[in-house]
Amino acid sequence: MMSEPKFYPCYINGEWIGADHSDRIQVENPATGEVWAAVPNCSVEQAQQALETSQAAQQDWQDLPPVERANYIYELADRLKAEKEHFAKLLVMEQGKTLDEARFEVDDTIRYMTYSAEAARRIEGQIFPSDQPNEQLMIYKVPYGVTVGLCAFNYPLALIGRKLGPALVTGNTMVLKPHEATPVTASEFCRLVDEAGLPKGVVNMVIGTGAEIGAALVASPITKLVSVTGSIRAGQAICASAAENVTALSLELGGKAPFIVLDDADLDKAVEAAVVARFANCGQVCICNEVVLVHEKVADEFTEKVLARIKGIKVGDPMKNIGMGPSTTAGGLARIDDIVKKTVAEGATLACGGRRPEGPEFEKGNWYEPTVLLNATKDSTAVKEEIFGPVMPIVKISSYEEALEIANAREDGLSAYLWTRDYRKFMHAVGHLQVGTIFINKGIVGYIQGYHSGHKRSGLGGEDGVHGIEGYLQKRTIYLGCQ
Ligand SMILES: NC(=O)C1=CN([C@@H]2O[C@H](COP(=O)(O)OP(=O)(O)OC[C@H]3O[C@@H](n4cnc5c(N)ncnc54)[C@H](O)[C@@H]3O)[C@@H](O)[C@H]2O)C=CC1
Ligand SMILES: O=C(O)[C@@H](O)[C@@H]1OC[C@H](O)[C@H]1O
Repeated sequence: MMSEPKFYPCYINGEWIGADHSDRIQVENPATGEVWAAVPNCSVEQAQQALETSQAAQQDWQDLPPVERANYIYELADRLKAEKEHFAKLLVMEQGKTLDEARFEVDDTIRYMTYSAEAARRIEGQIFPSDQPNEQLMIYKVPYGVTVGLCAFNYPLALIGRKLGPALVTGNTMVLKPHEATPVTASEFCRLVDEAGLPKGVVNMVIGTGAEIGAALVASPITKLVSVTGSIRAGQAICASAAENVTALSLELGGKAPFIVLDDADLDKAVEAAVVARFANCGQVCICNEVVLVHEKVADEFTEKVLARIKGIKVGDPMKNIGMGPSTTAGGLARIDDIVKKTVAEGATLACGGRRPEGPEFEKGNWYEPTVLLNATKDSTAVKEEIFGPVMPIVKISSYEEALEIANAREDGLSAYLWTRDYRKFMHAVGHLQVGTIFINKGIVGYIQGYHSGHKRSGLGGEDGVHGIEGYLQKRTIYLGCQ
């Protein structure tokens, strides 16, 4: 017998909202298809209320010394640490990543919060000499005010930490909107906000679709900065809507990272990195290896090794940490399957996967086998479109220059991988590969002190590190005369 889905509320002005809502969003477990949780489908009025509350709380929050704001953030991080296992399990249930991946996500969230809190004593302005005697010219850094954080489904908790930590330490308040498919950890995170005693209204959280609630948050004149992690399509709609009030934007959008392997690469290391960077989180990381561009001289050996390595990837219950979990949404899975079918129809060969795994445990839920497509070309659907799933198209190239041309022909430019021992080629890439992040002879792991940003259609602004913190501050110039 199925149990009643557990209800998780929204959070506005320190109050729990939505228990009386008949309009609810059902949350499915991607591994089983079971509806296990429900959340309120907020109204536009509630989104507006969250913004007004955020606005009312903002100046007092800004007026606190940054170290006092940081203390709240440390407290939140400590509480998250104490409940790491609880949050990790919720992530598995709502998003489908394995328990170990979920534990890593909780740690990542703690890192984002702690790093932000540490920045409290480094919010620095500048003093310049004046052109007149007895005057000062000072540039202060001030918060934007009310900010909105719109999160993607692939890292429901880490993306909250990545946005909220920097927003709060710099004196902004924030209205969060998780993805409607993965809203549970956001609700539980707000429980921590409540227990940590943050002033009412500093953090608010509403749930609803992007088209309705996300759009209302973006369009409001109260909102002074929107930070969104999501698709290019959503980013474009948000840009258009933000134009009316000239709202500041930080857009972390989709990409299609090429994984370039040249003929002098350390093949074993490149294979391992290529596989991890494709199948981690079931292929749902924005900086995932979306297409392998491998030199024809080493392509067969590389492919053989990749296929052998993939045979070792087990698919199964993410809570049991068996191996790869399911895709988060049924819609995402249908899209992945469609891309594979189109690519095969265009002439590529399926070397493995391309279907739902067999067995009773895979009959429900969003399962897909690890898939490799050979003989793909630069014009294949799987090479052109972002897959965001466990599918690796492999394209043979004849030179570094050809790989560069394929990569740079794209309209997006989030990240890329380059495997070569030739320093002239990787130094060339630094100046010519049109993406925000290049991993050279390295796998998918980035660090918080770096900067995560997309070039071209992959985004505006960015997150992490000193530049990420800076993104939540605007400048105010003061001319101090002594008349
Ligand atoms: N560059 C980066 O840091 C990352 C980018 N992504 C990208 O995100 C995509 C997958 O994530 P999804 O959750 O499916 O993205 P999505 O674009 O569907 O949604 C992202 C968030 O924006 C909201 N939203 C959507 N349309 C909106 C609109 N018109 N106005 C206001 N809000 C709106 C959604 O409700 C959600 O909260 C992929 O393309 C992936 O590459 C994912 C993770 C990181
Ligand atoms: O943006 C991504 O998908 C990654 O940068 C991912 O997002 C939050 C996690 O901490 C990162 O690994």
